[in-house]
Amino acid sequence: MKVPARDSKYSFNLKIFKLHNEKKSTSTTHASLAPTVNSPTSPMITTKRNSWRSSWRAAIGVGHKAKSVNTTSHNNNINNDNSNYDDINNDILHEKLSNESCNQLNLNPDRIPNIDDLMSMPWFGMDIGGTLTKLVYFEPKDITPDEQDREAGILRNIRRYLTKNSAYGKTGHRDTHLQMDNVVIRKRRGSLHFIRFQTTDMGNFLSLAKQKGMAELVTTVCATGGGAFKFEKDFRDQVNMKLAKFDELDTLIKGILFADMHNSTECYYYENAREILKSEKRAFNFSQPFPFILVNVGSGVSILAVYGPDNYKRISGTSLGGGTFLGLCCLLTGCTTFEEAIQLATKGDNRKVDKLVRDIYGGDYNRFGLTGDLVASSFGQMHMTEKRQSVSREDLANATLVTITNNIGSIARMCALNEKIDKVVFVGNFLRVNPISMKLLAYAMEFWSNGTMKGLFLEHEGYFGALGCLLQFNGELAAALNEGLDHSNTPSTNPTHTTDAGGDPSTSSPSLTSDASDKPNDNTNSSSR
Ligand SMILES: Nc1ncnc2c1ncn2[C@@H]1O[C@H](COP(=O)(O)OP(=O)(O)O)[C@@H](O)[C@H]1O
Ligand SMILES: CC(C)(COP(=O)(O)O)[C@@H](O)C(=O)NCCC(=O)O
Repeated sequence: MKVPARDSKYSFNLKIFKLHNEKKSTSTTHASLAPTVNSPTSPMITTKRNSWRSSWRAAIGVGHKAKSVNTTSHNNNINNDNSNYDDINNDILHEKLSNESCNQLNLNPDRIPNIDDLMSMPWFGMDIGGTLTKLVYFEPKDITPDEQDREAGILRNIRRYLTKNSAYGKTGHRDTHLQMDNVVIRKRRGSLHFIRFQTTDMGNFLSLAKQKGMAELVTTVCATGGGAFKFEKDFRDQVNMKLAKFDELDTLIKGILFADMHNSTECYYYENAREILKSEKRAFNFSQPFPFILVNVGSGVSILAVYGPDNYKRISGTSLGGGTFLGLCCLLTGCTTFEEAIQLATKGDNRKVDKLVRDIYGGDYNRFGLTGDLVASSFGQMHMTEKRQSVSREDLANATLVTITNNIGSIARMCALNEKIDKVVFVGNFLRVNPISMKLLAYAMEFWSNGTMKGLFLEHEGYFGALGCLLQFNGELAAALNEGLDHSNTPSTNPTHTTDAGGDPSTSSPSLTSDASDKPNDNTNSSSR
């Protein structure tokens, strides 16, 4: 994988970090997590702890993770481990495809799909989000001459169109630096391409798909995200495609686990997070991931507690997310793109916009460990005419970014505290080209927990839902085969199965954040597996 030195491209304005100094908080209001794995609140680490990886990997028919820095084909070392998968023949697959999965595929259960229907190329996973649509495309690299002869012209054209270009239409981009080579999925070796476009461009995407003859090739596309529901009719009417819909949080987790298995540097943290000037990106060994808090910062924010590959709950969320940052920034600065908003923010200073503790106290508020540099009130100076007149667009963008980021960090930390989990993984495209937020989040996790919590980040930021979706047919198979999966890490007080309490209006809070964490819902999630 070609990972860019994003910090150098978007040079990081350190001024904003003056709002917190290096001093350790003595605040009694910020309780810390029990730090050690031996703590009674921490799940036991057993020798079996990692057995989910081999079971899951084998069941979805993927190769071992290449423990190399780069996943490009020349130096990748993916082991084509098809041991279990080799034993799985079409008959078993048919047997495992229950009526339930047919419902998900929107297929008539009487007509069990043929294995060729499910696995025929091209393989796509699509996540149609509130702002961006993410498309992950598997390009087979092991095409035999015979297969090449038989490869339909349309399929070849699509492959070439997607892999030879890096820009499509008005808003389409292929993130070439994220490309994963030499990946084995369903016994096929190839590359994963990561493409995104604005969801508002869906009409153009459908026209293009029609123009490229997609409708003649792909009858069913695996899709997730709200748009899989919203645009289902458009896909059917305009390009004669069915959407096999999958839940976005299920696929998100599947995508994360898959990406981490295939890329040893997928997960990273910031070393010296508390000393922002020195904080540096470092690879984090995420091979024992569970449990972890997952914060998906897309248009809005979903927060999950993840206990196993098939065991999570949605514990909270907030509507103040990436969409809020972009929307407010456009309103306040007149910028028109996310990239522009981030560039403005990089040059601005939130302290000219926010009211700090020292603006109120004249210094620190020592009794509760609130240093003078801390933001007391976001945008708190903007009611004063002269202050409003002296701030720049850059300052406003920076203050907007800091406000949204700190709020997310604060909610995430409370969730981690509540669940007694010390790893907090942040994903979603809000973090794209956005080291300011990542460093702020890393700082916030570490500082406010007195070092007991860690903020973690993943290279493929916003693509995990689409990636998990691409794998999902196999995912169903994996779930069916993994009934005896080791869940020994799961604390007994937590639900054994997936739930999305936040999606249930009856459990949603009418306030800004909906927090259902105190009402664990132990509904068995059988709908998608
Ligand atoms: N090119 C972009 N265009 C618009 N928003 C972007 C872009 N890059 C990053 N973002 C940020 O990512 C957010 C969307 O994140 P994403 O994870 O794709 O969520 P969703 O699934 O809701 O679209 C936007 O609200 C914005 O903050
Ligand atoms: C509704 C969503 C799951 C949609 O996902 P998104 O497209 O934002 O990634 C998400 O925006 C969300 O969880 N919003 C916060 C809702 C709340 O808990 O207040």
